[in-house]
Amino acid sequence: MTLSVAVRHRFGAFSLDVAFEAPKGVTVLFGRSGSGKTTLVNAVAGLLRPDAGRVAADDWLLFDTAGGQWLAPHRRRIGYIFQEGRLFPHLSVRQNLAYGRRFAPKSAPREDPGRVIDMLGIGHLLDRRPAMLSGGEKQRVAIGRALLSAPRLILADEPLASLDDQRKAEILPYFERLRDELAIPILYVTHSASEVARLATTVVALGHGRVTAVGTAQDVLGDPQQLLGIRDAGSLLAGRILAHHEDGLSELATAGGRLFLPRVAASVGTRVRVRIAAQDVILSRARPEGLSALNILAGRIEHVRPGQGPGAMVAVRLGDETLLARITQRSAREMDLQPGEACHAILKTVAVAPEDVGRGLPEIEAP
Ligand SMILES: Nc1ncnc2c1ncn2[C@@H]1O[C@H](COP(=O)(O)OP(=O)(O)OP(=O)(O)O)[C@@H](O)[C@H]1O
Repeated sequence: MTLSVAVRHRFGAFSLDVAFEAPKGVTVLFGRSGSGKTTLVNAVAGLLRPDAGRVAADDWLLFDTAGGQWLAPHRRRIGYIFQEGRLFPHLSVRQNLAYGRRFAPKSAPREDPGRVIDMLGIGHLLDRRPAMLSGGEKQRVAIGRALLSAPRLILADEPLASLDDQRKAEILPYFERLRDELAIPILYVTHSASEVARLATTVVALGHGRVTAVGTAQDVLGDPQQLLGIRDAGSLLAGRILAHHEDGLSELATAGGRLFLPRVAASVGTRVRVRIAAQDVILSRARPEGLSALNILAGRIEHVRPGQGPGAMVAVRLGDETLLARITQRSAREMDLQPGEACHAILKTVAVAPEDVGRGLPEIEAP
């Protein structure tokens, strides 16, 4: 099922005018503060009546201003996951989960509560009230409540923004599972590049109320124009876990060769995608020797793009993938980097954090 979204709305000097399609999987709405993400989400949810627009999927119409159709918010069959969980404080986890079913029609396909509880690992929390849960546990219950409401769409509005890094790392795998196992679209709002890298099937980048880019996570994270800061620029490499070694390293096969990373929490054979920040990559024309870095990937220069400051972004082709390296324009000149020429990309193992390694997208083949 693909959701078609078209919304126009004006608040004084700010105007929102966007249109895009959200297929099955996670469509990340990515943009800086004030770009219009919440306004858009509120229109889809029915909390805001936009000046004009239409949101629909197949035979399911949420609203169509031209046709005068407007479905009340509680009849939209949307599962919400908000920043702060928003569980009912006076209800137990079990009752919060059951609440989700209340507005679903009897005929709606029902997720098995036992399966959802198992998947989210919340079976031992069922009799607790929300006040007795950690932030990460609350978010897992909120995901469960959304799933059990038999939704046709999931709206996640910065669901990790109030969690610390450890809790974020705890929740991200659950969103990966939703992405890969649900047949419905998920609209996921964030301004975090690492959540884009981990979760996005598609990214809709927003700026000043307009769509500035639509593409894969790789496309958007590789385009400094779309990012909140140049430090977010990077690339995603598909890999497969070959071995876990006794010294705490995991070994992966990638298009550019073997990659050693700090222990990846997934079994041998698992397909993963690894985010590599462009600023962590060093380039060398010759294959370096006697270097502490374990990862030396062989490739060819695709292009060199000077930035606005002293930096340049170099794209290195590794098999059918592209790795970005951010170096200075001075180095690019001195190395005389030209498209088509062989070069080596060097990456410190410890530069890749656990949250940079996620489950591979089902449709992308790992080497
Ligand atoms: N009810 C309102 N009345 C007037 N202006 C509003 C209203 N709601 C939002 N705006 C304005 O619309 C613009 C977009 O706001 P919106 O909250 O959609 O952005 P956002 O991308 O979600 O930002 P953030 O990441 O900070 O939540 C902003 O300039 C904001 O000031």
